[in-house]
Order: sequence, then structure tokens, then C-alpha cells
Amino acid sequence: MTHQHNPTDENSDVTDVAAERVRIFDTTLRDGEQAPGFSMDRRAKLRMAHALEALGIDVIEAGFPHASPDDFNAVAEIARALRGPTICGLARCQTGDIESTGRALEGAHHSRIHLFLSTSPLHREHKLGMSKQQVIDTACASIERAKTLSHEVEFSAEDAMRTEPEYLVEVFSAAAAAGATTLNAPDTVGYMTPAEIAERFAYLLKHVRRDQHVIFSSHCHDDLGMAVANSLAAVSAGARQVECTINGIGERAGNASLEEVVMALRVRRPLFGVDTGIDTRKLYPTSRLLTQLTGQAVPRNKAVVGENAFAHESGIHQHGMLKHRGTYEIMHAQDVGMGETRLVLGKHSGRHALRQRLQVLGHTPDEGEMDIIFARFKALADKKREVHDEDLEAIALGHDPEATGPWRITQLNTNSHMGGSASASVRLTHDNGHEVGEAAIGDGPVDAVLRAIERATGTALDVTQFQVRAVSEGGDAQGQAQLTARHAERDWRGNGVSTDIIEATAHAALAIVNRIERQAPAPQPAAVAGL
Ligand SMILES: CC(=O)SCCNC(=O)CCNC(=O)[C@H](O)C(C)(C)COP(=O)(O)OP(=O)(O)OC[C@H]1O[C@@H](n2cnc3c(N)ncnc32)[C@H](O)[C@@H]1OP(=O)(O)O
Ligand SMILES: CC(C)C(=O)C(=O)O
Ligand SMILES: [Mg+2]
Repeated sequence: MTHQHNPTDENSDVTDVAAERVRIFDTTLRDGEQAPGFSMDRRAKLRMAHALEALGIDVIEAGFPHASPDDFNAVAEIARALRGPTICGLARCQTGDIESTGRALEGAHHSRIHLFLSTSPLHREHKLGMSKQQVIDTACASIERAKTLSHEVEFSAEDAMRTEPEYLVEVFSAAAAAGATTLNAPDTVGYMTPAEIAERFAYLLKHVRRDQHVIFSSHCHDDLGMAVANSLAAVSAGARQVECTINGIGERAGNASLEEVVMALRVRRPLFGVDTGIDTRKLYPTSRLLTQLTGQAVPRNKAVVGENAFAHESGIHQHGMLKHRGTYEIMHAQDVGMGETRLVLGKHSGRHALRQRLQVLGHTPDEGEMDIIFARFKALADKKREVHDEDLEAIALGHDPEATGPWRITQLNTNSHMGGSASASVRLTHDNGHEVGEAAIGDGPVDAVLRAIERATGTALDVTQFQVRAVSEGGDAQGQAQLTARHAERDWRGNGVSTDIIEATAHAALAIVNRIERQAPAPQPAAVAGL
């Protein structure tokens, strides 16, 4: 396939010509949750299933009903609740599995039993103890039974990619004749390369005897980091269903990441010539929901949905981005539901991005002032990972962004009861020698501490954002509290770190109070001249 790509063409992803459809089969709730640390209960699965339906998934593999009563109920509830996608349940080629999967799917608008049986010599001999013919006979008998219990049947030849290609053709031809309408050739152990997988799919498409409506599916694992590339290679060779998971979760190193497959097909549409039915603006919210439900975050540098996917810190890239977004981005943050591209200021940033940020904050320093601000900014950035707006503001106004005080905490006590209110008392000292103690009650210990600090300092804080996250590991992990509060018609941010998250919150609140006090009354921007 030849393709001319214009890297500056903002419209290279526009879908104006009808193309063949690739079905997206989501197995987050089956293969994804099967990996250690990713288990989801019935309620979590139902929430996730609704999000997957809104995302536009064609087939949701909701679970393995024979695995446990809760998984059976999860699949049954999802089957009853969703009306858009096909709902699928996984089953071994065993009567018990097939029957319970059929029962779990009874309420579905459109159901699919997904049968699997290993076909590779290693699995046949060591795992199943079956001959080639026994595998074919067992698969066909199971497909015939499953057909009577669901609208359609998918058959997966487990470990297909390490199976003799000619034998795989026999298995799939028999499965299609028995009634399977989707033939899945998984790279169960993530062994293949893109060139090999494309060749194998081309071979299967050429030789497997089947009706026209039967489609081939890929299911790639990421053991060598090639799951997405392999899935795309399978599509290039004619696969018309891709099995994948949100955030790429799944057995061992995971499955092909759904968001990466979908965005690759979209961004490089002229190359692949296919469409999916996915509403890509829901990719990021769906990824976030999964991290909340499983407690497993994605790495910052994860493609498409990682925090850095649309963030730039280095000056040369920021300069390019300010001139033309296409210089360093091939997708829009909005297209994956991530809001705006961020230019983060840190030690790698340059003057262009710094000046732009200062302008947003209302400062327009001349060249001489800019030299001083830039030097102070770099010195601060060498010590901090990220320079925030309030730091820049302090620099631009001629204040010391690293200044602490005037208020310091000398004592903090909190008391809370499950289901009841909480109380807090604080003792603070001021650099002017003043010492003050105050107490307050609140909806919880955080609320009580914030109120006590407001009272003690006389500064009202209207908290608009509050986040706590671990910044180290283990039972004695440090927690970082980040607060944003509204005061005098602007937002102020403060951070606090401690092994005690209430104490971290108190430090964050006091950091805001101190900033407000250090900057009031606010001098004019020209104060930079006095740096
Ligand atoms: C590649 C994949 O992702 S496959 C899906 C993997 N997912 C899971 O295993 C999660 C859910 N699994 C479970 O809850 C349990 O394994 C169960 C309930 C399904 C089975 O539990 P048990 O009956 O105790 O069997 P156990 O898991 O220990 O062993 C697997 C058995 O299934 C057999 N088996 C494995 N795959 C298949 C298959 N596709 N078709 C028929 N039998 C199979 C094995 O040969 C073994 O049989 P044996 O008990 O006669 O020796
Ligand atoms: C059950 C099958 C499709 C599977 O998950 C695999 O082979 O990886
Ligand atoms: Mg798998």
C-alpha cells in the first residue's frame, strides 16, 4: 500500500471517504481483569461496561461466566443492561462452561459465546493431552452446542501463532463449517513480529475455507512490546476484528492497547484504509475510569492517554508548538478527550514559552526584565521539577518564589469518628512574633483543619481542588497534598508533603495563606526591575 503523508496537514485524520469497518472487541473485563492486580467486581464491571458502550465498542467481552458466581452475575447484568454492543462471554470447550455462559448471556440483545481451545503442539501435548484430530472434534462439537445458546459464536485457536500454519487452516476451516462466524488467531504469548503476523493472516485469509460473512480477528499480547504493531499488521493483512483492552491491561505484559490501536487507525487512516466506530473523545475519560476502578495508574509517558501525551517541557519543542501545533503533535488532545495541550515550565524550557506564560498571567516584561526573569526562572527550575504559575508570578513581581512563612505550624491535632464530624486544632507562629491557636469542626479532618487555619490566619480559602497522592512507596509512604483555593478573585495553589496526609494538607493550606500574605498588597509588574 503506498501513501503520501503530509506531516503538517491538520486534516490528515479527517474521515470523508467511506472505508471498511474494523470491529473493536474490548476484552478489558475478561483478559484485562484476569491479570494480577486488575480484578473487578460486578459493580465495577457494570460501570466499565456502560463506559465501553458509550465509547462505541462493537463487542464487549464481559467476563468468563464459569470462573466464579460474581463473574457469572457480572456478565448476566451487563447482558441485561446494555442494548448497543454485542455481549460476549468466554468459555472453554467443555459442556459446563458453554452452558453457564449461555445462561449468563440469556438477557442480551445480541450475544456471543467465545470458545477457545489450544492448537499449538506445545499446548496440545503438555497442557491438553489431545491429538490434532481430538482438538478439531472437540472444537466443532463445542461450537455446535454454543450455537444453540447464543446469537453467534467466536472460536479462538489458543496459541495460534505457534501452531503449524497448515494445521491451523484445518482447524479454522472445520470451526467455520461448524458455525463459528469469527475466527480469532491469538498471539497468546506475544511472540510474533509485525511482518510475521501479517504473513500469517494473509496465509489464513487465503487458505481457510469459509463463507463470506466469516471474519478474522487478532488478539495480541505485549510480551515483547509489539501487541499494537502486531494488531495493526493483522488489520493490514485483512483482519476485521481487533481484540484489545483499555490501557493495554491483560495477562502478563498486557494486551494490545485499545486507545493506541484506534488512534493509529485514525491518524494513519490513509495508510490502513479502515474505520472504527469508536468515539475517540471518550478514550481518555474511559482510561481514567479504569484506573479509578482498579487503582492501577498508567505511566506518565503512556501513548494517547498518559499525562505527558500532550505535554511539552523542552524549550525547542515549546517554541515549535507555539508556531505550529503540527511540529510536535500528530493528534489533538481534544480528539482523545484530554482537554488542551500543556506547555509545562521546567528546567528544559526556553524564553518563548516563558514569555507566553507570563503574558497569560498579565505580565509583559521588556527584554531587559525578561533576562532577569529568565535567569531567576532557570535557577528555580533547577531545584523544582515544575515551575507553577504562582512561582512565576512571584518572580515577575520581584518576590522570592522560594520564600517560606510568615506563618509556620507548631502544633496540629485532629479527631474524627467514622460517620460523624471531625475536629482540628492548630497552633501557628508568625514571623512578626505573633502566636495563635484556633480550633474548628468540619465534615472530615481535612475540612476541620482548613477551617482552623482560616480562623487562625484570618484568610478565607474557598478550596476548588484537592488532591492527595503518594510520592514514595511502602507503609511509610510520603503523601503529597495539592490544594487550589480561590481568594480575592484568583486561584492560588499550594503543596504539602508528609507521611501524614492531614499534616500534608495543613502545609498545603498554609503555603497558600503565606503566598497570599507575601504578595499583598500586590505590587505592579514593573517591580521586576528591582530584582
Ligand atoms: C489464554 C487465556 O487467557 S485462557 C483464559 C484464562 N482465564 C482463566 O483461566 C480465568 C478463569 N479460570 C478459572 O476460574 C478456572 O481456571 C476454571 C473455573 C475455568 C477451571 O478451574 P478448574 O476446573 O479447577 O481447572 P484448572 O484451572 O485448575 O485447570 C484447567 C483445566 O481446564 C482444561 N482446559 C484448559 N483450556 C481448555 C479449553 N480451552 N477447553 C477445554 N478444557 C480446557 C485444562 O486441561 C485443565 O483440565 P483438567 O482439570 O482436566 O486437568
Ligand atoms: C482466550 C484467548 C483468546 C486468549 O486470551 C489468548 O489466547 O490470549
Ligand atoms: Mg489473551
